This record gives sequence, structure tokens and C-alpha cells, in this order.
Amino acid sequence: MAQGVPAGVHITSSDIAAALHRRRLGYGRGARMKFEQDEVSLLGGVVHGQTLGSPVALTIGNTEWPKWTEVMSADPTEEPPSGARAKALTRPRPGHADFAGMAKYGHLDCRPILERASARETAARVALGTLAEAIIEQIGDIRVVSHVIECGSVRLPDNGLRPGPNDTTALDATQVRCLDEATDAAMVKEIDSAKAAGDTLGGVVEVIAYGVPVGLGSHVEAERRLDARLAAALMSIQAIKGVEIGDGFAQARSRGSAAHDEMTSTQRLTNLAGGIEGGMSNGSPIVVRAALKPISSVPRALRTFDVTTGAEDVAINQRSDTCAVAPAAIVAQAMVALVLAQSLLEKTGGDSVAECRRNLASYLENLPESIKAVLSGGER
Ligand SMILES: Cc1cc2nc3c(=O)[nH]c(=O)nc-3n(C[C@H](O)[C@H](O)[C@H](O)COP(=O)(O)O)c2cc1C
Ligand SMILES: C=C(O[C@@H]1CC(C(=O)O)=C[C@@H](OP(=O)(O)O)[C@H]1O)C(=O)O
Repeated sequence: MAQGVPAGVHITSSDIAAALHRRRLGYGRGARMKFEQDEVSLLGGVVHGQTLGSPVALTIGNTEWPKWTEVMSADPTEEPPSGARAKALTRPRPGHADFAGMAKYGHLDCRPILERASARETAARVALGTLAEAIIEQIGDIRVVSHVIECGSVRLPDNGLRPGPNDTTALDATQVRCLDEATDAAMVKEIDSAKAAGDTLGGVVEVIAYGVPVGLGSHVEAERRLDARLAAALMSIQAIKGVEIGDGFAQARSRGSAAHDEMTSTQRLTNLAGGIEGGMSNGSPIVVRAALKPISSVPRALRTFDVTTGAEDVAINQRSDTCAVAPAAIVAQAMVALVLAQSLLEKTGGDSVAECRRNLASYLENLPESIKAVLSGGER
């Protein structure tokens, strides 16, 4: 459910279904993504394709659920559930929430932990991210795209093709969400080779937001910093272990004279900062990256132990993805859109799209002419 959505945002369940379909794409995904339908229903807050200003609620069907209604029944069942699905999973899988979750919540079964920890819930993030993308596009003409820049040891070269604001369809046609054909093909080979070795892969995704007005976020309070919000939002995605704003890590290795984005009276010369200075958008495209650890369910079974006996054993390995960088890019894009929508609505403060647009136009029109001149020097 999303609260604080202004009235007059155009959105339909087919817009959301298209984004959910995009999240299921990507070479290296497991069997489930072939049959999962992600059936979406808008329950409230939208009438005839337009938001009302009330909370927007939606549900996404889960084709696996019918098999689990008895084992995971909220109410006690007459007979205790039986069969393979009812058997406790007692060997915590390394890299998953199992061990800490069982200890913390007092379970001797991983199931109650793993269902909630699963990245299955990222379908909901992408659904609400679609609404956030509609809000920022319709109020601020902001467009967000995402792509994969590293997969295992394969890396998009610094001069490799990067997506522009209208490249989502072209990215959908790639295998691993990388526009650079040679790199995309090398990523496929990398995934094949990991799979053949009974192994899994991680990688790095990049999200770019074009058209972000200057002044979203704030330097005045830690909680309002746009970079802090983006880092928290990206880090909250399963398996994300590192976040970089712009060229953050390379900047750390450079001297100050080479690390910052100089300006002339008519333009910004570079965008190493990834469009954020002092916790605020500075008018350049926002560029953020997120590093995904390799999939935790490794077919070449990892060592663990049994919580009921203490005996050493190996982790179970059910059907699983080999590599999830392509869907992780889509999830990261959704999280960036949600943060930008929050910060844009704080800045433009209206109850309808029309009112927010008027407020944004008035703010931008009233900027000093010298600042407007630099901002109109083109996006860098
Ligand atoms: C889109 C996506 C799909 C994933 N698919 C799988 C999977 O099929 N198998 C698996 O073991 N982990 C998968 N993961 C990763 C796990 O959810 C993650 O490693 C686990 O929850 C622990 O991560 P954490 O330490 O960041 O919480 C996936 C992650 C994402 C973002
Ligand atoms: C279901 C999704 O991803 C799942 C994420 C996931 C994990 O451990 O995070 C493990 C797998 O779950 P299952 O064993 O049920 O197939 C993935 O398929 C999805 O993305 O919709």
C-alpha cells in the first residue's frame, strides 16, 4: 500500500504488470520465473486509471501459494499437516537469513524465516515503484533506467554503452540488462560457466535518473539527505552488500582536484558526484550503483549443521536462481523511484499532480538567472 500519493497520477494495472514482467526477465533466473504470473489487482485509490489522493492498495498473486495453504495456514488445521512440505528444514543455509532468524525468533525450522526473507517480496517493491515512476515522470519529467554493469568477473568497460532515458525497451531485449552487446554476451557465458560448475554469481547494477530538478533532499538533517535515503533504500534489497553514489569509490582514490565536478558559467563539466552534493540533487543525472552478493543457495552444497542434532551436514539446495543481477537492477530502479517520489513530493508539496507541477515550475522559474544558466547547460 502507498500513502501520500497525489491525485491525478495516471496508472493502470497493465503498467504495473509490464514492470513485474520486466523483473522476471534476465538470463540466469531459476525455473520459478517461467511459470510465475504475478497477477496484479489494484484494490483501491485508483479509479479509471487515475489516482484519487487516497492510499493506493494492490495485491500480487503468488502461484506457489495454493501448495502451501495447509502447511502455512494461519489458523490451526484439524490434522497436523503431513507430506514433504510439512517436514521441518533444520539445516540453516549459509548466506540466508536462516541461522540468525531461527536464533532470534526461536524456531527449529527455517521455513518461517525463509519465506519472509525471500526476494519474492521484491515483486511488491517493483509494483509500488511503478507508481513512484509515474509520479516523478508526471510531476517532474524525471525518467529512471537501470542496467547491469558487472556480472561475476565480467565488467562493462568505462566507455561501454550506457542507457539513456528512453532505453528501457532496448534493455528488455538484452539477456542480462546490458546494452553493450559484447559485454551482455560475455555475461551470459559467465553465468553458463558458473552454472556448469554448480556455482552462483553476483554483480553490480547501476540506476540512472534523468531530469531530476536541483534541490531534492536536504543538507539540513541526516534523515533528509538524498544520498542517505538512496543508500538505505538500495541496501534494504536482499543480497545488496554495497552502494556507491556516482564514482564514490574512485573519488576516494583520486585527488580533490580530479574528484569534483567543476562548473563554468554555462555548464557542469563532469558528473563524478552522481548528481548529488550535500545530500541534495544538483541538477545532473543521479547515478547510483549497488553490489549484489552471489546467490546464497549454491548447488555445490555449502557446509552447515543440523539445529536439532548439532551434527555437521550440507545445506539443502532447492530450485534457485544462478544469478539475479538483471532482476536486481529492476528492483533497484523501483527503490530509487520510491525515494525520488518521496523527495519530489516534499519539495513540490501539492495534493494533485497539477498542483505539484505548478509548484515545481514556479520554484524553477524563480531561481537566480546565473544558476538557471548552469542548469540549462545540458545534463552531465
Ligand atoms: C531478485 C532477487 C532474486 C533472488 N533469488 C535468489 C534465489 O533464487 N536463491 C537464493 O538463494 N537467493 C536469492 N536471492 C538472494 C537472497 O534473497 C539473499 O541472498 C538472502 O535473502 C540473504 O540476503 P541478505 O544477507 O542481504 O539478507 C535473490 C535476491 C534478489 C534481489
Ligand atoms: C520468487 C522469487 O524469487 C525467489 C527468491 C529467492 C530468495 O531466496 O530470495 C529464492 C527463490 O525462491 P523459490 O525457491 O520459491 O523459487 C526465487 O525464485 C521472485 O523473484 O519472484
